[in-house]
Amino acid sequence: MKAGIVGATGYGGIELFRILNVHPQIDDITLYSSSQAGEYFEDIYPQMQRGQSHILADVEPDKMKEDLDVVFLATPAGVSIDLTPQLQGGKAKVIDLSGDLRLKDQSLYKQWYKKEPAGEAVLGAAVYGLPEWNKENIQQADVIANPGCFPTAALLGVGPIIKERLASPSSLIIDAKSGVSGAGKNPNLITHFAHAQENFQIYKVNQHQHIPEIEQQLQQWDEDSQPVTFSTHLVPMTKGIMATIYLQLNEEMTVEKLQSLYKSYYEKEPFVRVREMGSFPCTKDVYGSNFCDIGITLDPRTNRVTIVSVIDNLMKGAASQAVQNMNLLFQADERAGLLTLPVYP
Ligand SMILES: NC(=O)C1=CN([C@@H]2O[C@H](COP(=O)(O)OP(=O)(O)OC[C@H]3O[C@@H](n4cnc5c(N)ncnc54)[C@H](OP(=O)(O)O)[C@@H]3O)[C@@H](O)[C@H]2O)C=CC1
Ligand SMILES: CC(=O)N[C@@H](CCC(=O)OP(=O)(O)O)C(=O)O
Repeated sequence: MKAGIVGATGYGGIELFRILNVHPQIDDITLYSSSQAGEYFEDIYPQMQRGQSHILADVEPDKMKEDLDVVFLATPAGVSIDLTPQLQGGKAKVIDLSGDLRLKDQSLYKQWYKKEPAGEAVLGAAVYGLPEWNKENIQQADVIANPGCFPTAALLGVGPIIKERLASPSSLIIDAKSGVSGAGKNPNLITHFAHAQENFQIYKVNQHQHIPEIEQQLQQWDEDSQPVTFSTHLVPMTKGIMATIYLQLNEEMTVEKLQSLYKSYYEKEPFVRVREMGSFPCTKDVYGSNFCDIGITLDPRTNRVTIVSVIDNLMKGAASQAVQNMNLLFQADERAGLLTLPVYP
């Protein structure tokens, strides 16, 4: 299969290249750049040298949609809105890593991303690519809206409880933390080393663009779902997300029952690992892998559940989840190219 990566010089693009390079179904990778076309990718990132070098190509949608089987868009918000419609109608399937195609309600995109939304046709074609919860739709799709990093961790963490209506959605609090690479390759005042190191900061309080994405999925699981409290913090580490989630149970329940609910929901999912009772994952447990690790407990004094969900933001939160979606789109083994264990320590 032939794959193309737009935004290959960015953090998500580099991860895609690293994974696709050793993917058993990928024979050819073309890398695209809007600012460095004509340069060698391996000159910019010598650590990515492996055999044949890659000249960065101009983005030419008419050619790409016929030449390629799959195009990954690892580009900033706003790019895919115009690019995806130009890539539709040919041979290539499109997997968009940005937030452009995730929100079905155009007014929500406008409100939270402060940009003009994608058109109805492309939004109608885009399938939300959270494989553990939407496999059948993904397999039929031509366009995938790859989930955001925080929503991936949060939704995999709360899914079983919300789906089973065991807790009041209005009690849901998601307290999330991310490494700095979540903000992409260009530093700003907050992500600059001098500010971020030895620091810990909350940001986008009640204004994070992933709030409507999380709420959209919760609404699908439970139409009575309410707005959620979702906070994000910047941690002085390179990669990793931890979502610590709190929920009030509707009725009394044992922790053993909760544990077995999670185990049974995810037992057939190759990339969600539910911890044994009393064990909680940390971000290094999934570093460089496509795993989401989940730990769960219940405080009998408050009847409140605590769920800890961790992912690598650039892997299960972006690039490797996009490849998992590609595997499903092409009816390949969902695990193809993704079986590496986490890098530790
Ligand atoms: N970082 C993360 O953990 C996650 C990121 N995402 C989303 O994935 C997308 C990529 O993120 P990330 O890789 O971190 O971002 P980066 O900023 O690291 O890279 C984005 C790349 O997009 C390219 N680009 C910029 N402008 C344009 C344009 N107008 N047209 C085409 N390409 C353009 C640039 O490459 P060039 O100049 O060579 O074209 C750049 O290298 C973003 O939408 C992000 O929000 C989603 C989940 C997690
Ligand atoms: C640390 C950090 O800044 N992380 C980014 C993650 C952005 C992202 O993943 O963007 P989209 O899902 O909207 O494409 C943030 O919180 O905005």
